[in-house]
Amino acid sequence: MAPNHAQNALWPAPYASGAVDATVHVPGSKSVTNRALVLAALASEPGWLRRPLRSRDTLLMADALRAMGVEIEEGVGPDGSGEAWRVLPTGLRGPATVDVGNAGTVMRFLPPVAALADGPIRFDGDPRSYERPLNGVIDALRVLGARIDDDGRGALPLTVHGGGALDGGPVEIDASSSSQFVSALLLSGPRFNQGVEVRHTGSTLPSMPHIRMTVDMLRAVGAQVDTPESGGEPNVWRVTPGALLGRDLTIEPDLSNAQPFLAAALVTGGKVLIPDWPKRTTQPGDRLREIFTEMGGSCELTEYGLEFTGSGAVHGIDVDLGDVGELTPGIAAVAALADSPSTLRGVAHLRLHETDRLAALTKEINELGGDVTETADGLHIRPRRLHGGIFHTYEDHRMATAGAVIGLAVEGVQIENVATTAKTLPDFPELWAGMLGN
Ligand SMILES: O=C(O)C1=C[C@@H](OP(=O)(O)O)[C@@H](O)[C@H](O)C1
Ligand SMILES: C=C(OP(=O)(O)O)C(=O)O
Repeated sequence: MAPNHAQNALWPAPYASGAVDATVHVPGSKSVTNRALVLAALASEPGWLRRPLRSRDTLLMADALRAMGVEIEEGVGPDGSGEAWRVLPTGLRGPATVDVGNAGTVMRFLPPVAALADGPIRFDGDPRSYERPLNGVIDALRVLGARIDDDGRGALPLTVHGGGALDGGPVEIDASSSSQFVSALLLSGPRFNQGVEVRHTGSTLPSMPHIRMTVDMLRAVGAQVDTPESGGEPNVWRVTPGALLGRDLTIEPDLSNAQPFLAAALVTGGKVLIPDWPKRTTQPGDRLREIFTEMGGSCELTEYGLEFTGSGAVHGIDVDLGDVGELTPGIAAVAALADSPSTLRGVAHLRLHETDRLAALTKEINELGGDVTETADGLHIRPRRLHGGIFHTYEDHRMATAGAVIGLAVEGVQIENVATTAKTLPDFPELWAGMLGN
């Protein structure tokens, strides 16, 4: 695909001349919004999502569900306050075409939903979506009774020939390349005739907090889920068949998208307040309180939200990020500005994210004068004095925000295609300028 103008555009990353001191209202969580949309679409009664994230990934999810017959009305909430989506589930039907863009949640969570629809549902997406792993979902759905036409690679593009219902039952998958395989099968599991029992057989399983998010949200709409943590077998999740309730759910701020703003406080020795930081959450971004504290900051969770303060010093870290892989680009950016080396481990699967994130971070930080090497499952980062230059982003929202963090401390960094942040955070440049008081 020939790059368009926006993809070539360069955004001069603002340099911070002093410590930041700001309150940043971070929009809703991508992962919670897209799970809430799927569960509301599968429910037996209408539901509400308040403060949903409106970004490329969540609008693609909403449009895909609409294409399958679900009504999603955008407007104000049930009590007249705040932005909300009302979801009216209907009989799912094809023929329909779903554009997954490059959204892992859309390409993995929706084929099981399509298997429940009456009629064929065609899935297509960005060129990168053809390369991202999907075989775990496709193979499992076939075992559970679905008919799927693909080109034999176990990847997009494909057509799910929905039969209006799916047998379900036990299935083994290797989800070492993406936790979203497990989440996808569990989310639709209550609607399969026999429910579903997912047994993960691979050696590692990334992003466990995201699987917990799936389980918690299923239970919140009335599903019965047995997990390894609730006394079940290791690596086995079981969902009982049953109707799902329509809920009135307020979406938490996206804590992974809070990362660049917290990082700004850390690298400038400043202070950032993120209102509405949840007291209890399954979002992986909550680990930032611990990780960025170890890297030199301090934080306090109050009734107003999370107040994060940088000390002026930034330290390296040796950390396994397997559970919280989506935080890696932002941590790598901070590590490149630290006073000691870092080792980031447990994230080999990032090579198949929006882009090969390990290669992209290595190349882009090194082109600004850094010293990063890839390991089998992560990165070694030895901080060096960096200089300005172009930071390429490979249509990866988290590469763009990582480059912006480096730009706060290094003059003359230009971010290619900052508009790619629209995948999960469309207003990033405005929020960043607002944080800096511009
Ligand atoms: O289920 C989810 O909402 C997600 C799970 C994770 O995927 P992987 O397990 O594929 O890394 C994460 O990286 C992604 O950003 C969102
Ligand atoms: C890996 C990510 O996204 P996706 O949901 O497309 O997998 C991410 O947001 O960092």
